[in-house]
Amino acid sequence: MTQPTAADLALRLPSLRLLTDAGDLEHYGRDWTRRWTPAPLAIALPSSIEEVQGVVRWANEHGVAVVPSGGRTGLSGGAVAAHGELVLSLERMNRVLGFDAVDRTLTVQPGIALEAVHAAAREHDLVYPVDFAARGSCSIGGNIATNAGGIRVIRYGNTREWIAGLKVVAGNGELLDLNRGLIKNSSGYDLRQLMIGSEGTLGIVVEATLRLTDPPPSSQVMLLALPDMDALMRVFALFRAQLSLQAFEFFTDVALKHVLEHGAQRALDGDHPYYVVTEFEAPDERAQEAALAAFEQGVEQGLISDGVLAQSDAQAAALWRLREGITESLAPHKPYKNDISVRIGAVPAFLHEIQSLLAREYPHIEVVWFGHIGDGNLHINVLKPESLADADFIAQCEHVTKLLAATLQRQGGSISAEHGIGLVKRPYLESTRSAAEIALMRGVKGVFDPNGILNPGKVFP
Ligand SMILES: O=C(O)CC[C@@H](O)C(=O)O
Ligand SMILES: [Zn+2]
Repeated sequence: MTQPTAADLALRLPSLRLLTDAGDLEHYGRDWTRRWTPAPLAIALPSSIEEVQGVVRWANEHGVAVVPSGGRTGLSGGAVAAHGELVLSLERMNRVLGFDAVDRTLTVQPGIALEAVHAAAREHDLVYPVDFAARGSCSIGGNIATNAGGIRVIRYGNTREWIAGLKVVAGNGELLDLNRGLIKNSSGYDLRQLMIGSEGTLGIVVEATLRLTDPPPSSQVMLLALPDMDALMRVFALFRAQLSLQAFEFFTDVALKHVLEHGAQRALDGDHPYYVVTEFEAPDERAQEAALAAFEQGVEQGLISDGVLAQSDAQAAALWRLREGITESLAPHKPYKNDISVRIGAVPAFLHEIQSLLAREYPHIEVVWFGHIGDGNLHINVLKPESLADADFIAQCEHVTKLLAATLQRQGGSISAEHGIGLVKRPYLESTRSAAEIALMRGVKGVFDPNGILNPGKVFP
């Protein structure tokens, strides 16, 4: 049998937009990981659910692998097409389809950017509360595919909590309408939740109904400098007991150095090993006094060395930039990324164990720590020394990740907290999920995608 081509697909679906230029293949064939050379067959840009179904049916008939694609801001290679796959980009399906004031839901197409969802919710004096730095370029379909977390999980949970309904095209081209916006639906397996976080391996999200909520009371943003690692979770406990936290994010002096070199403004004098950006609800004087009291207690107990409370929206944004600018500031150093989690209660011991492991394994390599520490989620970025070849660097990092995975397994943690497994974490899935779980996951994959055409090679070891 001859290999199917983009021209065959164009014959089948004449109105489908298809791209095959080298520049497009490269652009749509990769995400924010830069490890794989993009090599897709073609890029399909459907404009309707029917076109998505048409593409999936054609792919089934011809055994063509399909890589669903959103904003491609992923960090685990979930949207990489490096083996002649057909990329199915949802970027043209990017509209708001409706708002329901009674149900307080917003129905959107999958290619809409997270930031546009935020804006659409605000038009109705409500909020869609999932938020993170890639908001301007990531798409809601990708957020759903990875169950994206971000900076407000501590208050609002992951994407999973905010999906009231999903329309999904399964691997055989069939359209599934899952949960239909219901709050209460105790009628069997919740296939909507199964789709969330499935990284395009079970179905393609073609429409999502999002739950919205009331805007939070006005908040304040504080930057704290801490003298040592042990202070981190103690300050977290202190603040959480007294304040209504919206975010509690940490980073190290090394992260700060990079973000300042990248153009962010210094907010505190002196050198401190650890920093926290925290946002908390402060609608009235009492709440503001509680925040200052918590801060003073931290200082008295020797847990906080310095701090600054933002005095304006612009200053709050500048403090947030110190945290949110980290990923971009590290990108030129070709970072190898770990995105790991343990239970909040296990964080202090875990941090010590990880610190000695990384110091031992990367004695001459710069390692940057930051993340959503209030959720037990740590981002580790290992920066490639210029003198080291790409392949040697990755091999070294993969060796260390194996050790990290063993530690996580002992601690009952996860090798992917919020970025997904994709290609990058595939070899370590067994450290987080049991053999029995993985076998069931493979079984589920076979049910939704009998010919294995949806994002093959992703997730499973
Ligand atoms: O670059 C990373 O490792 C983390 C990216 C993102 O999850 C963040 O929390 O800023
Ligand atoms: Zn993160």
